[in-house]
Amino acid sequence: MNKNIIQIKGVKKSYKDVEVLKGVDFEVEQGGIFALLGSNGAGKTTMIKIMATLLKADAGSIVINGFDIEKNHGGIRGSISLTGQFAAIDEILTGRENIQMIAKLRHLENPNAVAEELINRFGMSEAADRRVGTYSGGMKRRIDIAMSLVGNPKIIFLDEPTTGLDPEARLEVWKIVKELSSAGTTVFLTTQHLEEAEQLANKIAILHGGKIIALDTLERLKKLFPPAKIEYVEKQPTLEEIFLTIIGKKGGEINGIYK
Ligand SMILES: Nc1ncnc2c1ncn2[C@@H]1O[C@H](COP(=O)(O)OP(=O)(O)OP(=O)(O)O)[C@@H](O)[C@H]1O
Repeated sequence: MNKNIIQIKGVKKSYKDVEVLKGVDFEVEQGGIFALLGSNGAGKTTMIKIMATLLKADAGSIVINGFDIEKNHGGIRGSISLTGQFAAIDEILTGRENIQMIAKLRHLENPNAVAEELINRFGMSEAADRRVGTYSGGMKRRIDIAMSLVGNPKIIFLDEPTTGLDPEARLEVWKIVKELSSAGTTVFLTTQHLEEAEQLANKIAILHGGKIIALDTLERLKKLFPPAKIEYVEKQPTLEEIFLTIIGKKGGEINGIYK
């Protein structure tokens, strides 16, 4: 079994008198894709911000990549990167310049080479020298994820990575996430989309009422529910069926008018 790269115990957080996290416990294995599921306002972003050292928990213990958050903020910051719901990209710069900027901020030796490597890895050579303002939503998310890989963090936090993307761009992000995990990066993502967790995650945690109420593989979570039962429902005709009936290719009848 892989070691647990994230260990969270008894984490609590309130905003004024609203208690959002009421004792959150979970562990994340190194190298996998872990999905934190929860409805709007469940506290997913709060949990990510706490782990990323952007917000302080009121109680609990947090150990990431062997560093205790109370004793070594810097160690945790050097091990992670965070990509938020709203891409932190400078739209006036090109994709390449955005990556170079992050490499400079992280004091890497050769920002140009770092950018070149990531642009190739993400298949963005054609768009790299265009302003990000001209990119589609999917391309922006792609460059955003590329930026978060500058400096090779061990863990990447993706907060609702496909929110606001069209289905094609969503598939593209899913592919990138799978590739990251195959290359050994631990991916921690939050999502409201069950399908997203189903597609990507090897461990799924459900945050509800301020606590983790379930944490398991998809297969085992499915077993918690009764076996699927067959239900008979009145079916409305699809547009295709209506169309085929009207043009006489199907012997159906709609409201007794068309045969
Ligand atoms: N700075 C803040 N001050 C007061 N309340 C806050 C603050 N940040 C978040 N909250 C509240 O805490 C709760 C949890 O918010 P959070 O953003 O962590 O949820 P979430 O699960 O990420 O939701 P979403 O899926 O909508 O992003 C919400 O009710 C939110 O309104």
